[in-house]
Amino acid sequence: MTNEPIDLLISARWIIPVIPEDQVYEDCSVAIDGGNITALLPSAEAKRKYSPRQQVELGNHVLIPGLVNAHGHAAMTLLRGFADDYPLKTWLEEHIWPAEMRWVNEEFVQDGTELAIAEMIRSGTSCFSDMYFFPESSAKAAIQAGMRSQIAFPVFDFPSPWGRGPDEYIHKGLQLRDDYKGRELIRIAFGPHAPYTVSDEPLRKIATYSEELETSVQIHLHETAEEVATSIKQYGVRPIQRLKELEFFSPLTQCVHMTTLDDTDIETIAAFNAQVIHCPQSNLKLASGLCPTAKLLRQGINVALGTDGAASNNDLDMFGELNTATLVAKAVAGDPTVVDAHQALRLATINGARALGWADHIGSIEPGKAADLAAVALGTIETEPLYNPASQLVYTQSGSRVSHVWVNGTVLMAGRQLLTVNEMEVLTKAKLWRRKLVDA
Ligand SMILES: CSC[C@H]1O[C@@H](n2cnc3c(O)ncnc32)[C@H](O)[C@@H]1O
Ligand SMILES: [Zn+2]
Repeated sequence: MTNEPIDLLISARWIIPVIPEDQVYEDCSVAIDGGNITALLPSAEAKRKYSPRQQVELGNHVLIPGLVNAHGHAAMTLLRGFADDYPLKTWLEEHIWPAEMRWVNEEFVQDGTELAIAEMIRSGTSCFSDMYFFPESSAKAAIQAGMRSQIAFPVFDFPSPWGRGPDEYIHKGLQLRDDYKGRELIRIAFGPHAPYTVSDEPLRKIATYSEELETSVQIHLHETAEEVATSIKQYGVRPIQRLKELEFFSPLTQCVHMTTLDDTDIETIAAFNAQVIHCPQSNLKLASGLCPTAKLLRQGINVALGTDGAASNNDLDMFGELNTATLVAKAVAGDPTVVDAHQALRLATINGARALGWADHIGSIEPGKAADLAAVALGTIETEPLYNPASQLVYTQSGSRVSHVWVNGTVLMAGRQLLTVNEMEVLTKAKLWRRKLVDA
């Protein structure tokens, strides 16, 4: 009997497939061919059945789907620690926007996004969503590094280094969408910044384009109580109600933050099957507000996770984010049973994939899906004794123990060595940007 040839066989002490839910498989292997998962089976059987061109043995590791960072501003790594400890409005208007107006250009975005990608891979992320100026530079950096990405191009009422106003932002963004059409690892989405920076007409236009082109829309929404109060003053209604009246919501709408929600807000999001992307660390650091994760999940709403930018987090470690998400969810619900370890992993994997419209391809370890995977070392001082690998992943610090990451079956990091990003070059450029900003 001849063994079946495949590209890659990964064997691990534990595998958490995410779907089916709440499962931990022991001594199993994932067979990968042509970038896709073809089987998940006991290692002993896999070794009899396959003749892999490459084999990876992960003793004492847990293999999981690669994490999905569903919201961020990658190039803001270059502003990490630049303006800490302010509330959102002061942070944006007095610190971040003036710095962006002065410094952001193609090179800034390329260098900052490369730094972000290196950090995300090192902490187990295989897919990220970005919303930033010069999205063509973020797209280029993501493709070069072999990362899967959704690139949401920005839309504002006001000018920025990337555009003069809504029409130009949309025009340039749609051109970018054409440029990347049919590419497997990248999707272009609309990124209207927020209800308080984009007026009715462009929001309506974006909703129409989204429906016609079947293209996702990501927007910051209900980030603070102040945003809600200002909307009531200016428009007579809460931001979610305003967007509903503009026929903005659909399953393609990705609502980022979602604090300060009343029951009507939640009913609206549930009725339109819109996506929620929760960024707990950014919300805590800016004291923006709290997202009622458990309540939203109970209403059948898909909740995914994002780090937000490194200037308001200040890291891009999705393990840190899912840890914070479970703790905050318990505190907000006043109930320690909500958002358990497996649910927290779902928020950062399959729910992220659903939010980005990518659930047919990624978010779980299932035959037919792309081989987007991450391996985390266990058996360390911090993770023994081990009763439950899911618990160790979620409730201890796992980001720095990620050993391998694959996207579409291609290895991006092995034994913590980055293989598609030049670590030294990225560090040198980050230091040069700091010098420039400090010397100005
Ligand atoms: C559309 S380009 C992105 C734009 O958003 C700014 N930004 C970063 N973090 C936040 C946040 O938490 N709320 C609102 N806006 C944010 C970023 O600095 C860019 O200007
Ligand atoms: Zn954001």
